[in-house]
Amino acid sequence: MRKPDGKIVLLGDMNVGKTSLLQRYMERRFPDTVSTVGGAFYLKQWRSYNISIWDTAGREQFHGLGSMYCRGAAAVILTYDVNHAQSLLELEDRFLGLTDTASADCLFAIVGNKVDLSEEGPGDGGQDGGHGPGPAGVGAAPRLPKQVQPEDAVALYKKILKYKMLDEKDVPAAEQMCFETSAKTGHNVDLLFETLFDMVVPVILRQRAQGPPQTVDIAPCGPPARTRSGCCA
Ligand SMILES: Nc1nc2c(ncn2[C@@H]2O[C@H](COP(=O)(O)OP(=O)(O)OP(=O)(O)O)[C@@H](O)[C@H]2O)c(=O)[nH]1
Ligand SMILES: [Mg+2]
Repeated sequence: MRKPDGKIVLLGDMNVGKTSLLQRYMERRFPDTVSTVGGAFYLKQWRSYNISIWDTAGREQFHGLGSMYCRGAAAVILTYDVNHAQSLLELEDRFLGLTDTASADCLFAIVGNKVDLSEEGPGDGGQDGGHGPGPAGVGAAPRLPKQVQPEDAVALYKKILKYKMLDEKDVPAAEQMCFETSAKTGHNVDLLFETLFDMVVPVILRQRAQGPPQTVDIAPCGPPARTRSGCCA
């Protein structure tokens, strides 16, 4: 297997829909999920580049792993649930610090998922020819008042720039990097991932020019001292 050229990591609280977004994009479906344990990745070929996309666990007990997954990341997708205000606050309080290990020019996308559930959001089978199970209202879950507005995500994006000491003029505009999605209907899911793929290509090229990649090499490095397996113990 060819080594990935770049890495994108999904972070966010449990239940916001990280696994569902990734499965919607990679497998074109919305299957039942179980809460993620540890992390897992998909490989996506984009043009001539191999990009790994890492799904992480939102559960508190796996929190310590987050910064390891972010090491050398070219982009991080900070995911929240538009119907659950706390999930946006958690991004700043609990997840942003995990990105300290990411690439110096790491891109940040902020993604409000589950818009299909909110009163103002697109329904099943929404605007983009989504892949939902049927028309809105037929067997659909009751709509909820939306708790997080796009401006709140833009405000978080600006806080991230401050935290990273980045100048707004050197990075993509907030409006370009904040998305509202539905893993259920497919709303904006392709747009999210493909916008990011296009943006990480220059990051990958810069990383290459700067020398050896900082990504974690999971192959055993050096002779194991008295251990019999390739495990990282
Ligand atoms: N209606 C609706 N439900 C969604 C959407 N995305 C995910 N869900 C549901 O939300 C629940 C959690 O989704 P997951 O994708 O497992 O969430 P997660 O962020 O990966 O959670 P952890 O792995 O625990 O961190 C599941 O029941 C999904 O079916 C969405 O866009 N709309
Ligand atoms: Mg998951």
